[in-house]
Amino acid sequence: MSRPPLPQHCPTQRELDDLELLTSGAADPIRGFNEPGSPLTLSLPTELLTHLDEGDEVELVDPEGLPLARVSSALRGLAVTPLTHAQFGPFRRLYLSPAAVREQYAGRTFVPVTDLMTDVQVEQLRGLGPVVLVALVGAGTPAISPVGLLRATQRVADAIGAAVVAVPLADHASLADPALRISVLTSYADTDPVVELAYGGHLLPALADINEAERPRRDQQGLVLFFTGLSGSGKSTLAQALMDRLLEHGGRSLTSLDGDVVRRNLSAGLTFSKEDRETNIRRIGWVAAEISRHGGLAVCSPIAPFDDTRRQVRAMVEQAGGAFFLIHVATPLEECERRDRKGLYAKARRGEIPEFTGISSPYEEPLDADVRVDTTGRTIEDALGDVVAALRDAGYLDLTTPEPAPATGGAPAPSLETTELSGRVASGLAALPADDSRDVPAPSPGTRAAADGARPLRVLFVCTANICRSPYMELRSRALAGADGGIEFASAGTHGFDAHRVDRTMAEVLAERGVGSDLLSGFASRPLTEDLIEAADLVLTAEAAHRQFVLEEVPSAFRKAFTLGQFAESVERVDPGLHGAELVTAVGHRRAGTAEHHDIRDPYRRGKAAAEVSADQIDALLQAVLRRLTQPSAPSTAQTGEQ
Ligand SMILES: Nc1ncnc2c1ncn2[C@@H]1O[C@H](COP(=O)(O)OS(=O)(=O)O)[C@@H](OP(=O)(O)O)[C@H]1O
Ligand SMILES: Nc1ncnc2c1ncn2[C@@H]1O[C@H](COP(=O)(O)OP(=O)(O)O)[C@@H](O)[C@H]1O
Repeated sequence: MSRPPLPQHCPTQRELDDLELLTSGAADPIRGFNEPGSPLTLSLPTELLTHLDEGDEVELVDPEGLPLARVSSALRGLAVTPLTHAQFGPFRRLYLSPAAVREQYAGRTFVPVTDLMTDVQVEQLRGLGPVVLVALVGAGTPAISPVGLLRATQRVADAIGAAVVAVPLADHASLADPALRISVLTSYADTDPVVELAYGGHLLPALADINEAERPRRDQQGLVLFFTGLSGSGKSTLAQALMDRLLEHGGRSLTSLDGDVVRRNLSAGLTFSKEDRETNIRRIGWVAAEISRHGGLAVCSPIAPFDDTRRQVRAMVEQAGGAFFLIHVATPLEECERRDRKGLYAKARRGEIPEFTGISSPYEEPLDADVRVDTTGRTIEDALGDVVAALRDAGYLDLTTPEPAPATGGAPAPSLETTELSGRVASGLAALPADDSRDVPAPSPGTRAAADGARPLRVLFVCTANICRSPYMELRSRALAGADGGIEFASAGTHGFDAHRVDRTMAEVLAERGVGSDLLSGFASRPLTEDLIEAADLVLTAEAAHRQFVLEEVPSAFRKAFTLGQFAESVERVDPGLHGAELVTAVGHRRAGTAEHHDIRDPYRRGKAAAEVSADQIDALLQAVLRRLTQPSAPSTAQTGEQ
């Protein structure tokens, strides 16, 4: 009698990485998922959990459906029975078990690697004798993509005669992660030494091409422009007008994924039930993400009424390395119904179309839109102007000029620099270190002094216009850290006004929070320049878009530029004994990724309440950051903070 097939489940990438640690023996003594205190966890849909309760097994499969393991309930969590090892994937041959590594490489020194290496680090490696570079490629751990890290690490290994092993140690954002890291490295090294890479140095010129491919400039990154809104709100009209502008402008490969067109092709046969709409949007998202993976530009214009599905699309695109830009065409229902271009609203009102968005099916307004446009009473050109301006301000595309903008103003333009640079770096490791190489912790003359405390640490805050968020950060930090905190604070704007005062509402909030009128009246806004970035030891931005702008201006600033939220989260990851410049360097090498929740939204012209929300968010982050940045002898910000 044949048994019914086991229920299958495809885990997330993080869970698949954990599974590999469990089945290769790298996580020993942890053997299963969900053991008490272990960060190696697996979450299963409720219906499968019931199945496990009944003593049966669940089969874990990879995204292609290959069965990898079975899990069953056990005393300490979920027991894992391995079935097959993943056989394909780039650099698969480097994914070795601790047993295989012991057999091949016993007696060597083991060095974990999570980022592109610097000249200083390669020199260090040369002094270590026979080395195994352990590339930690699990979800969320490497600073670049796993493949990019392995390609770069292999290149260094070939040049210095080292071996490379790929270990899928993921980041679980858990307090148990550091212990797991040590335990996994020990599984591989056994009694051989494990040596951590030194901080600092210049990025190897031989890796500059990988650096550029992994961290593309914003105007070269794949981009998904996603219009959402009610039927008749103007999505297709605006999307079409925008595409015309893009085509006239040239320079990008463009794909349209219009709601109606998709429904006739990719999604033919789907209904307007919640489930089918979600399938429709996920399909659009999947195609758009693939387009963005290859650097293309996709313009999508479905209704996409559900917040959760839109967020899934954003995640898919970002995972593919693209940027996602959400345009909420917020024309109210009354106006859409008044237009009723296709006569659908009338039919829906008569009950002839079931589940019609806005009438008998919900539309969830996005809270994460990058721009919101109500087309009521406006011309198409005028409404499109809002979208074009938002795209320019975010640094993605400048369609306001007939030709791509010059590299120094507004949004950066494609330049010849990339080609020249890859030509130069093709020369291999023999050429390093070139003194014009892209430096890593940006030790321009004068910034190094900060490390020995000879001069104050220079912190530069950045937002868009330098009249609202960044002045708040600068002036509030000055008040919080005090004059003898050993830090100099400044600010500037990616599109900074020249010599404007602090926005009136924000100035009011600052005054209420104890920032004196002398500080307020002495403030003058200014645009961000390369010199300002170079002179800073630490650049903290309000949003990820500002950080990207900074990196486009000065790519070598990538280890000293963070969003404020990202930096606040990252300081928790490094040795609590580090302060000042040392802390900045350490964070540069162990930074958290930028995440949407890190962004401080622009409260400009949104009223006092919005300014206060941003101010509260900034205050909380500044407390966390200044406490760590100031030298221990300096006055504690935590105490001076609440005046
Ligand atoms: N029940 C119901 N609800 C909403 N819309 C309906 C419905 N039935 C048909 N139509 C027509 O289909 C278009 C919306 O399709 P989408 O694929 O964009 O919708 S969704 O994103 O899957 O919700 C939409 O086109 P647009 O007007 O371009 O938005 C309508 O013309
Ligand atoms: N400022 C505006 N922007 C976009 N569409 C507008 C505007 N003013 C009027 N309209 C009209 O509204 C209708 C919008 O339809 P459409 O673009 O197909 O919407 P959707 O794709 O959201 O269903 C069109 O007939 C368009 O001419």
